[in-house]
Amino acid sequence: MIKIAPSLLSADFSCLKEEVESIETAGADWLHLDIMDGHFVPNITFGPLVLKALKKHSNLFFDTHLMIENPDKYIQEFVSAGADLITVHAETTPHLHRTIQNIKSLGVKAGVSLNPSTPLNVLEYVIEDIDLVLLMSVNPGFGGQKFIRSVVCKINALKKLIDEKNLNLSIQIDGGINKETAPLVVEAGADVLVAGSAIFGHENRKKAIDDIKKSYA
Ligand SMILES: O=C(CO)[C@@H](O)[C@H](O)COP(=O)(O)O
Ligand SMILES: [Co+2]
Repeated sequence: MIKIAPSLLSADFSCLKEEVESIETAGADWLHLDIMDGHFVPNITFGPLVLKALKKHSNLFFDTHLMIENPDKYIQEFVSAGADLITVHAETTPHLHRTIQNIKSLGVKAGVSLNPSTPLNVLEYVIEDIDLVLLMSVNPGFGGQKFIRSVVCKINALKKLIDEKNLNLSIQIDGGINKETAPLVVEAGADVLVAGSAIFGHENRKKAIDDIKKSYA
């Protein structure tokens, strides 16, 4: 089953509660929450207080994508606020193994994200400890960017590795996903698709989600 995770980054920030409700009733599987600090990425979004406020109004799985330096400092706060999965960028932590253990010790799922230019081999000694790999298909920081096609080969290679090791691990793709690019990444082995502008950019969220689902069916 392929999961669709709309990214709140492209929502109308003046009415976040209604925006989350709109994608929940439209059939979204997860809610993707982009946390940006203005240091690791050149943009600033929101923090745990926003998660906490939205969690009261949603039953969606809170998929929390941390694009922040020194993630260990904030993991506990995001878990307390309602994160169900915490994904950290391998580029932001010198002690990736420790960071993963920190996330798991708090009882939530752990993911590792890689920028488009970061090779898969940084996962070699942690891949058996995580629940999800997030491959960025844009350079992180903004919604509405163009899909970077070289990620398709990267997905194929990661899928091969997962099958060889017989691991139960999700492959999430984030950036430039729409009804044209979704079939390419699903065909390569992705099973969680993040889509911001392709869903929140449309008035009819149900049609936007259905169009993506139909594109790879
Ligand atoms: O993490 C990020 C960007 O850094 C994403 O989650 C974007 O929010 C995806 O937006 P679209 O490319 O789908 O518009
Ligand atoms: Co994201």
